[in-house]
Amino acid sequence: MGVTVRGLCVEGPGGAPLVRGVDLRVEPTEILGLVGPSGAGKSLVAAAMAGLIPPPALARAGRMDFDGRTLNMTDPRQWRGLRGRGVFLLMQSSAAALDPTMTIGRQVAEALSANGVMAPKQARDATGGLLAQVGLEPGLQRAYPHQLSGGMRQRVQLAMALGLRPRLLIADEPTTGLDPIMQAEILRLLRLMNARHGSAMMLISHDWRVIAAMAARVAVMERGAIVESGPTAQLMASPRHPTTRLAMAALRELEAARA
Ligand SMILES: Nc1ncnc2c1ncn2[C@@H]1O[C@H](COP(=O)(O)OP(=O)(O)OP(=O)(O)O)[C@@H](O)[C@H]1O
Repeated sequence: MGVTVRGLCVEGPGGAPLVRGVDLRVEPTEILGLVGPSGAGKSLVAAAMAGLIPPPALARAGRMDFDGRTLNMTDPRQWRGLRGRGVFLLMQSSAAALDPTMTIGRQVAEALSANGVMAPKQARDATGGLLAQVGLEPGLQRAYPHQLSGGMRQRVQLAMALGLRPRLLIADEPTTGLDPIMQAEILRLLRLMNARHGSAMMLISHDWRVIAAMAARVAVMERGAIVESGPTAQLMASPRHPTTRLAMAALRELEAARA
């Protein structure tokens, strides 16, 4: 199965081109890395693949083959019923992903029951276990999102994803702004979801070290387009595009400074 995106174009206000004809494929059980400088359009590609582009930007063209269907990316209504168990977007801003008016426990339980994974009572009973799997105390079920740190909110989103077992998980900068221990923990959970649940995954990061550790294949974006893609090790060893070359030089400098 997996997912194929063809000809995705996203525009901003006044028709400004933000994503220009992106094609990509994520194989059923792989982790594809999507990397590139800030503002390249990575988050917009992620959002478009979940039918969740935030206005005023909107998709002008694009098709996505997923789950035996071809979705027209200009029509977000086509994602109805697919979000959650089909496509799960682990958002960069974990604050925006959670409802501020609902307790954590209720949100996780409702995500499971609304998606038909479990009956409401069963979902309530399962919530503590899912939170424990992501290292959160069961008592946090009664907390509201604003009472949690950014890392904890990321883990709440992951607990939902663990329960839903989406066929495609898109993780948009899941470790940005987290301390190194939390970063490693989140990456471990993502690997587990990919390996144990067989979720195809697209992992967005501007950190090549994260991409190298997680993704066998990578696509590099710049100014709204994919400029280079291929096996991560190969691409890092012999980058062709100037952007990738610059990124590799910066990475080597960083590593030399550390040594
Ligand atoms: N909802 C939106 N409406 C209008 N313009 C947007 C919207 N979201 C992003 N943009 C613009 O589109 C461009 C690409 O943004 P995007 O957030 O996709 O980049 P990115 O590669 O994910 O960057 P970062 O690594 O900083 O998150 C930027 O110039 C941004 O200002």
